[in-house]
Amino acid sequence: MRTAHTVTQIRAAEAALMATLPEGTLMERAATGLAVACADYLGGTYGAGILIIAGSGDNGGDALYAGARLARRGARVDAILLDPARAHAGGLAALRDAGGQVVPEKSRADAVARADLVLDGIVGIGGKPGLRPAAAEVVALVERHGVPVVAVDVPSGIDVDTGETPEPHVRATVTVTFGTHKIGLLVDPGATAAGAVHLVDIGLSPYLPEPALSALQAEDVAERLPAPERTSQKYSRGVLGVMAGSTQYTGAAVLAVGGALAGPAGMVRYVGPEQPANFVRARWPEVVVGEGRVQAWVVGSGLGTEPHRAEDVSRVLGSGLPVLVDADGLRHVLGRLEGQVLLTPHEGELARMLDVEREEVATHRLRSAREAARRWNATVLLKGATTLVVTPEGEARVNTTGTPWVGTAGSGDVLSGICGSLLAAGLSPLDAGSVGSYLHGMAGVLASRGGPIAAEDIARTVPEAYRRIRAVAT
Ligand SMILES: NC(=O)C1=CN([C@@H]2O[C@H](COP(=O)(O)OP(=O)(O)OC[C@H]3O[C@@H](n4cnc5c(N)ncnc54)[C@H](OP(=O)(O)O)[C@@H]3O)[C@@H](O)[C@H]2O)[C@@H](O)CC1
Ligand SMILES: [K+]
Repeated sequence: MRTAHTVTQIRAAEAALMATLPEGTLMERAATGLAVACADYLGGTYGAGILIIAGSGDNGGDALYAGARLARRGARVDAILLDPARAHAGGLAALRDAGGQVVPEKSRADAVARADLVLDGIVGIGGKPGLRPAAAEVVALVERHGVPVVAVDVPSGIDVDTGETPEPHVRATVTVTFGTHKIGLLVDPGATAAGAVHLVDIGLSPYLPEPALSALQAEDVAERLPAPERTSQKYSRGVLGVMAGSTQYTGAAVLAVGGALAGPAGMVRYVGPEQPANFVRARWPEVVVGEGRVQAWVVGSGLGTEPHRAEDVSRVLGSGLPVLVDADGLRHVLGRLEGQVLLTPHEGELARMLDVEREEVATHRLRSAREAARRWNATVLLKGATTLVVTPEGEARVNTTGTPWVGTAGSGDVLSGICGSLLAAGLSPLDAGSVGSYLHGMAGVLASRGGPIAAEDIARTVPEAYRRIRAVAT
């Protein structure tokens, strides 16, 4: 499990760990890990031009100490000190001893122009979101020259605890983070600003509490993936009812069922109007059309907005069975819900539910998902490049698999089918949502291999993703 903690949690763990160690040990560990990551990125240090942007806190200290190590290994290291009088004294002395240079204010543009790599040591977990003018000016220069940035601990300027990114902020190629992940490195838009995240172990783990956010890894997914036993049959593996599609939107029915068939449940029943039912039958002869016993429901994709569909949604929600509500079905989710319910909106749908602008949800993804989970008393899966799954009790997971090619028409319908199948097989809404999005993203990557895909390709590739993940466990 990849885990992330809040700044308050990290500060407490850091204090407990520091009390057991000689002063400076943690910064030394951080700086060593950072220097190694920079050398790896550059493919060697000899002759490389490294520019440090150092703020006045310990984040700048990490960057300066790492710079000293890189200078000793043959790099040409320059440092821009944003607040020279308050620069980290020990780090600065170490850098100077190793041959590093402080860049005079008038030469900053030249220093940026000749850098191969920038180390963003402006602020870390002690920073307020956004950047002060002096920092913003240097960051703008770096962007203008297109120099790759390694962010120290976090890309400066992001809101570390939420992943929100009030402008300006640093956009990193790699973020080298210490001790544990920060929430803002895993949740968008912060996750995008962080680039590839590399975690350096500084010995913090034994002092960390339950994480505020986690991300399943292949072995965690493998543990949760249902698989039939020798005596299993289709009913005991779980039957999923899919109520999706309408005369107008027939494709949603076919795709949601396609996703459902790719999951672990033993059988899929389709319930819907004649026209989509005929398409489903023709495309998926293994599906039983019509009502019958099921262990979970998927309702919503392509239902349309006709008033009688509201009754369908309430009937399913009143069944006492686990229910996934998607797309048009979300319009009919009104009061507080009971039982195991997974709501799967994209940003626009969640904005409509919360009666706010889409932009508001896009910039405050975690907060919006948490708010909806509390308000509807249901687990909420907010789709996006970093899909979030949040329970009403506040447990939160983020999905890290996928490719931008997965953002294609019908992709969400397929996801609803996969997650529904996992619900029918007995997973909780939290596990069904997070395992389902992991499978969906991984299937997208395997199907795409860097090229465009259609939603059907994702469904078709889920069994391959399933096999690969199960292979991790054996
Ligand atoms: N935790 C750990 O286990 C370990 C932590 N370590 C490292 O320590 C880092 C935390 O260091 P930290 O506490 O000194 O704070 P830090 O992030 O440098 O920022 C504070 C400074 O920034 C300034 N400032 C604030 N906002 C700003 C803005 N928007 N734009 C510009 N400036 C802004 C603020 O100025 P002030 O408000 O005081 O004027 C103050 O000077 C952590 O991220 C990690 O790198 C590792 O060494 C070892 C293990
Ligand atoms: K930073």
